[in-house]
Amino acid sequence: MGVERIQTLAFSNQLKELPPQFIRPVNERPENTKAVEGVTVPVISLSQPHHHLLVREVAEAASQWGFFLLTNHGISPWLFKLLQEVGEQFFALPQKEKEAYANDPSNGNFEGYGTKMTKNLEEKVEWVDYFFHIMAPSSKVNYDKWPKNPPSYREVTEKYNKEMLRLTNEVLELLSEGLELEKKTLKSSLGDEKIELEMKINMYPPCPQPELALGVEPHTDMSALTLLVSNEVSGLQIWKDNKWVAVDYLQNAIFVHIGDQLEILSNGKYKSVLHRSLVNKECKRMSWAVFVVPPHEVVIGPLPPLFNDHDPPKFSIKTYAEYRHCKFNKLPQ
Ligand SMILES: O=C(O)CCC(=O)C(=O)O
Ligand SMILES: [Fe+2]
Repeated sequence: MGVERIQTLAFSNQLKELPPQFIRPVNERPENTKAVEGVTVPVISLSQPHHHLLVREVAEAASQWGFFLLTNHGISPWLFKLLQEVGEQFFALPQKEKEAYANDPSNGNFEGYGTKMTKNLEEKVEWVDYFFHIMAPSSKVNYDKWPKNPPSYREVTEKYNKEMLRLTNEVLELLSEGLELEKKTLKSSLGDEKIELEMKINMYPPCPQPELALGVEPHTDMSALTLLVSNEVSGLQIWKDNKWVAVDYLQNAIFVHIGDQLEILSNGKYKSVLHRSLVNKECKRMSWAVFVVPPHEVVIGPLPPLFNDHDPPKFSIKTYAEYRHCKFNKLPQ
């Protein structure tokens, strides 16, 4: 049997009520866990002329928030527009055409078109469909898994991939310097040129009762970094000082999340940010998350300069494959 897609459900006979599998327990519902007012997330401009100030801003945001918005990063607004267009065009294809890309997460491979399924009745379903594929390195790319329609999907996404590689280098250098490490340290600890970039397009259709549902439930990303852009609809919230903080849409800004692998390498000096996304009654929200991850065989643990007798290692050492296995299966790390 096929998977029930959120997009199909959302548009079937003008759904008025949220089906029970999407209704969150009372203590998780957005209506009972509202974001605080008046708190704004850090915005960092890459055109800051004083390098040492830029390093400090990045390091402070990464350690206090695990999150920041990046502006003046050199990516053309046109490229964001094209990326958005090809993603929207894919999701607007007839359902049958999209199903040809249906993924099979049961073997640990998420590439393709997907909707998360639940393992038991208590577990709730997220109000989101996605498309996931590897973008880099080229040796790991399987173009058969990429949308062939619209035909420009590949060209646009390859352009975006180049920009993401450039920005990954730049941000990892700043983050290394912020830990008083040599510039190349974090990148080389993550596999250097073997670092992988994964694209996940999240598609959140309008939801009849958004106050009871979640688009993506609270989680930290298992990546090292996540570089995300969205359409003009806000919805992302991050956890800071025991409260949810809403991240307002900022045109052409890139949302940078510190993920688990950087928290481990930095021995907890940088924080992997807990975040969730909300959905919307009238508007469709889409986001494009690029996960920067080490290849499976790379061993990740706190970097030796960052622990000592007084400040011992806070995390165990394991390969990224092992880490991933534990996280997927909710096993202790
Ligand atoms: O859509 C968003 O803003 C967040 C998505 C997200 O957290 C994820 O895909 O890991
Ligand atoms: Fe995430």
